[in-house]
Amino acid sequence: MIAHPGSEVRVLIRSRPTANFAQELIEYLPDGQTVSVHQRKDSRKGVVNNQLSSWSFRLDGVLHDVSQEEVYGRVGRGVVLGALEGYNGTVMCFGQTGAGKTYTMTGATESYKQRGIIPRALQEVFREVEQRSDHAFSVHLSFLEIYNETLVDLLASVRGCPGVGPGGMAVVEEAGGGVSVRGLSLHPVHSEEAALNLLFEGEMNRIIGAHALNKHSSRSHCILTVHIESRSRTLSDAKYVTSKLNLVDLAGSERLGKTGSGGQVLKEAMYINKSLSFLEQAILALADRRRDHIPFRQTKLTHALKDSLGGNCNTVLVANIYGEASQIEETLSTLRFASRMKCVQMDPVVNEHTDPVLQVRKLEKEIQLLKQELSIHNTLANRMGMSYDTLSETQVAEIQSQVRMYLEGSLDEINFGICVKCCVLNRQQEQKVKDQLCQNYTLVEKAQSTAGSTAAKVSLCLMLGPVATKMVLLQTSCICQWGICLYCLSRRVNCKPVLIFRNVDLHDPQSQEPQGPQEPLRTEYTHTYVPLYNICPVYYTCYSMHRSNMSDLMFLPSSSPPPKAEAFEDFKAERGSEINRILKENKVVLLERRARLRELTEGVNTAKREIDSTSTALHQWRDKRQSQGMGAKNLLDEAELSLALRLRELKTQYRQQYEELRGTKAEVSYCQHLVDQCRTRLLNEFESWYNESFLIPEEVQAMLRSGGPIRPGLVPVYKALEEDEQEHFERLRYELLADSPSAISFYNAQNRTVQRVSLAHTNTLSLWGMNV
Ligand SMILES: Nc1ncnc2c1ncn2[C@@H]1O[C@H](COP(=O)(O)OP(=O)(O)OP(=O)(O)O)[C@@H](O)[C@H]1O
Repeated sequence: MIAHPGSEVRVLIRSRPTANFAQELIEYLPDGQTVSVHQRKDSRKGVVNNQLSSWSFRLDGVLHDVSQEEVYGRVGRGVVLGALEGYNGTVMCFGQTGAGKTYTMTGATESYKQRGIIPRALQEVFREVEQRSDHAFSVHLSFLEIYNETLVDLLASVRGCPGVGPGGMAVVEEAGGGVSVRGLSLHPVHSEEAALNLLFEGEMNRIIGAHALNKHSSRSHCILTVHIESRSRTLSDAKYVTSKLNLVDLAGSERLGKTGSGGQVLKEAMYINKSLSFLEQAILALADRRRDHIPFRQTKLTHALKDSLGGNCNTVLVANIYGEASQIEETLSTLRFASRMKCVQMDPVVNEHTDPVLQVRKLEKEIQLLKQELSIHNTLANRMGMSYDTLSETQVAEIQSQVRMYLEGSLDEINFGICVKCCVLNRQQEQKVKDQLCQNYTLVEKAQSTAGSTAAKVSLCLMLGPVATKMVLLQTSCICQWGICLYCLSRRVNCKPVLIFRNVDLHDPQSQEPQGPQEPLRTEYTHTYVPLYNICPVYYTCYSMHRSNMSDLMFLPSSSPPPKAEAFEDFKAERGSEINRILKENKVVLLERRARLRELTEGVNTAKREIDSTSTALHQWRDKRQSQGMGAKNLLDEAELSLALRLRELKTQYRQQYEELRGTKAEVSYCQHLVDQCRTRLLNEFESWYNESFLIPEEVQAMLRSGGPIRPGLVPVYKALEEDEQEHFERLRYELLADSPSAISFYNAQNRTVQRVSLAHTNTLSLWGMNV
């Protein structure tokens, strides 16, 4: 929902669930929008009659006992959709410490169901990006932390991050009233999973402290910003829109006495309270329409939020409260802030820009067209002696000769002036290419193909490069059953490939030209197969060409998609090499730890047996002494002493070994966990790579089914991987997850975070000289 210009900031209350909810003091009215608060007059302030004071706050909604999903639906969705349309948006949580701000914004990172507004927003952004194929989106993320008045880049630890320049980080004003943070890294993201990775990475870097009201209290303000740029693919327009979606988790205000803070935590609390009180002042000024100066620059927080609080922004505030009687003063103060925020006006407008390069290109095209039109007018006005009548035989012959020379390569450009009978020419060119192709290859029009035969279903909609070189390209490139490998193509012919499809737009994978309505081609030149089946009825594969290094064009037998087992080997060697390497390393560590565990178990068992036998021997000796009345009752003889000492020594050994055994067991299960995660990851990436590269549409599958016994997709991956029990379990878990595909990115990103932590952990152990 996008706010109308002049409407106020939306404010909703969310209360943290508690068994001690102060029903007599806090009342949610049935309209779902009003909260009444009653407070006993404080006897310490001289009033002793125990009277109640009451306040009523009417806001935009009360979120009491509601799921994370509903919170996202009522708070975040509208702002996110607005951002995709080009409106700036801000979702911000405010409230006392421990009231549930982080839970609302980020949620529980270990549970998909309890994920908060930020992961849901990222999911929605990429879901929409995928669906709105008529627009090309570019999405970047930045993650800023403000800790004790210092700006911190939470994503500075990400690989390849440029790092902060010499001037350090600073909030800077931009032309047009916006602000940005100099030195804050901006990360391009192409998928939900990549975005979640960054979120989890940043969350791990946040500064968290513990105090009496919250064991995991965020000691800083955090702003995750999603920068979105969108350009229409259908309109060759120089216009594009941008937006910033700010997701803000403020540190909690706290009464120092209550949190029992001291030392560093006290210092942090003072900074937090100070910046929040400046935020209140800024909000007060914004809410007062007569004020023309807003004190944004008083703290880093207000300065960084300058363009996110009302104004050209779709802003929603969640006021988090903790409804226990002991927190009533903080609840009141949060509600007062919320109702002030509600008076702040918004004026959101779409951030539209014009791309100067495209604009120039567009104008050049227009000039070209105008020139051509002029030429027609000149001709019509008999100013140039040109004719646009039906072409004479000589003219047609001239054109045909140019086309022939062009195809042979002896002419670089065909110059027919303006679009003379271009349809005829196209058909002639097409026929020409077709004829030449037919000399070398069997070309079967799609309609004429018989079931079971997938060879060469070419309807000549595929051409490569400029027409003059296309024959060469066709003969040397990897055009195969499943697609074209752009990598091989560009390597072999040493030129930029251009694909031309009949009935679809011209598509140059390296340019920003608008693309056709079909699936966009990939420009990643590392054995990337471009699926063509969505675009035209050409089905080839170059898979076996890679394997046999054949250089000539060859059509493969009909049922030759790569078996999964083979493809998996290739995948492990190339695209999946990194994760495979980590998997192998983790397996080595796991094996070592398991071996050590076996040794220790044997040691512990032996020690136990020895303890038992020594203890029995000792008892027997004592019994014997007693029965024979040997020696003084409280004195040990030499044999008994030696047995007792041995027993003590064995018990000490046993305890030590048992401790080590326990530690090693924990390590084994941790390593096992890592191995499982890597394996899942490897399988998952392989599956999507395989599907992307080789998956074939229904109609072709039907044709293949009538062929031989091996079919793509029918070789279970676990066979290819010689699945053991653990793997089988993991696969089943994964299949279950597949029922809720939207959770996969979340868990993948989470796994990756765990993996990073574990790698750091392993490195630390190695530093300590441990053989892990
Ligand atoms: N709606 C809720 N449902 C379940 N648990 C919640 C909810 N709100 C908060 N909690 C729990 O309350 C605790 C405190 O919440 P959280 O850390 O989000 O508070 P906070 O306002 O961010 O605190 P601080 O400002 O100190 O960081 C957490 O353990 C969180 O899981």
